[in-house]
Amino acid sequence: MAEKLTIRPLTQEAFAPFGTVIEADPATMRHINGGNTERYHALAEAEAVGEDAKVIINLFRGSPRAFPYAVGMMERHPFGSQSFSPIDDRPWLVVVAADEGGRPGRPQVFRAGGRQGVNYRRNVWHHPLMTLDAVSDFLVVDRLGGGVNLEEFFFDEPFIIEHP
Ligand SMILES: NC(=O)N[C@@H](O)C(=O)O
Ligand code: NI
Repeated sequence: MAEKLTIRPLTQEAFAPFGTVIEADPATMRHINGGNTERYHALAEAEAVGEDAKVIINLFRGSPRAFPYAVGMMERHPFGSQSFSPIDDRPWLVVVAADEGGRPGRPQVFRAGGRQGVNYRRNVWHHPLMTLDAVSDFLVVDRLGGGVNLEEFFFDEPFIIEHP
């Protein structure tokens, strides 16, 4: 019987083992441009290692996932971090897992608000983008370079997210 996954709110503390939440944290804010602009400073660090590594900026246009959803696989990027920041101000799901001897453990599901992004640290297991309700755009910062920067793992038995 496929195990059901529960959904928790996305918080900096809960997500800390996997990376950082990208959001307007008042503790990071400084006024710039003569006070016209609030800079939320250094919310996350992009990592890019290995041959010819560089950090790139992308746009991902994700189609909404259908539920119940079977989490059958996870992936990770050994040579770089990967961040997702929603552009359309819609909630979305973040699915991550701890590494257990080179394979992902039980997935953990977080519900992100429309103004919350995440930065997956290099080599952190995560599920590919999971948008909700409508086609949604995300600004994605990740790594381009040599080598294979994608490792996938497929579960023998999927985990189920019943509804978002
Ligand atoms: N493959 C790709 O660029 N996207 C995935 O890495 C993802 O996390 O969505
Ligand atoms: Ni990825």
